Amino acid sequence: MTKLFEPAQAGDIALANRIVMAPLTRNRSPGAIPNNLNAAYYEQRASAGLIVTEGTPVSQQGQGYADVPGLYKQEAIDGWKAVTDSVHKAGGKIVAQIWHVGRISHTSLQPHGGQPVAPSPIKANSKTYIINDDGTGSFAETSEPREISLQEIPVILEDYRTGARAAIDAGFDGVEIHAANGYLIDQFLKSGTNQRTDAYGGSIENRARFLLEVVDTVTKEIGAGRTGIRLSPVTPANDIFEADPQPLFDYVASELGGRGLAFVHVIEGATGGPRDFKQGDKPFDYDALKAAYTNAGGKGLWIANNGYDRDSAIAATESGKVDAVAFGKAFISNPDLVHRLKENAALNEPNQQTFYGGGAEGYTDYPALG
Ligand SMILES: C=C(C(=O)O)c1ccccc1
Repeated sequence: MTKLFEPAQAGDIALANRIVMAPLTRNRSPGAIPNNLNAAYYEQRASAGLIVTEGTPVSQQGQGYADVPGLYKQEAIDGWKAVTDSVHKAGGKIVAQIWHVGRISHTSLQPHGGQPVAPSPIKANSKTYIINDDGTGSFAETSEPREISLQEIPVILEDYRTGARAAIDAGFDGVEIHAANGYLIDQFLKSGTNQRTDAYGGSIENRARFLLEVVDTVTKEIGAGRTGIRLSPVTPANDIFEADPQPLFDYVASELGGRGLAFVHVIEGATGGPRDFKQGDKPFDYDALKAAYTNAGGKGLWIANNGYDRDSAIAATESGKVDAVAFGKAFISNPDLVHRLKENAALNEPNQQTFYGGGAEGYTDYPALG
């Protein structure tokens, strides 16, 4: 059998195949509460070897977009329980992507209308999605952030711990720590957003400190075998920049290697953009990144993402370069993507007009093959 369609083990989580549904923000959970439409959407895609949910904030402070589902209200945990029950009844596996947006937020979404928080008070040249007073949704510039104090870091770590616990209580098979795409953890990692002069800024070790403290907090709470992480070494998403990503991420990978994680999920290139995108003066070496991880004892499933198609996914898994491949947009418009890839069948094209916000149209109405 082609390796892409073979089972795999990601820590404590057994996958029926190596086709992963990548996290996809869809803005269809008003009030940050998952609903029955969300349950139907994820159930339709349960044949994925593993579903990673859309980004799910661990606190209101970590909420950066309107109508994304959270994990910090009991009503949300109850809503997620319906999702995980539906996916499990359909034979699927699903982890929650636990998320704190840092500076990629808007005062209207923050507790008491306050400023978003970040490692350093540097405003992003980015936009977010808010609900206006008249109830309409629109994109707005992200607000000016304030710097997180040293005293606040343990509070945010506690939010990750309670979020990870809530995910398990909601029936998820585990969590993926969102450390990618210019959000809070990525903001600590990268030189363009972290100009701190304390133990969380400056050297590579200091800039990676917060990431590793989140990993250690989550794995202590729910177990390393149910914990994965998503990284994006060179993406420019959300105005994030790192002048020299290779040594930074090789260090992160080597530190993760000794922590027994279930999986490492890597966005190759620019998120949703060119795979050969680079920051700094050299192309990023993803094989070196994986070697840094495995040389340090890393045995978690290595999931690659961004711009893969059937042929490149088969080639990458057959060669052993990666263990599994995550698909994003293809899962939006093909609930039965695994079947279509197995049969080499035609794929539905997604309608970008209905990616964010709205209801069933462009969400649960894409047809599966007969
Ligand atoms: C969670 C997201 C990410 O990781 O980029 C996201 C957020 C809003 C729109 C698209 C994607």
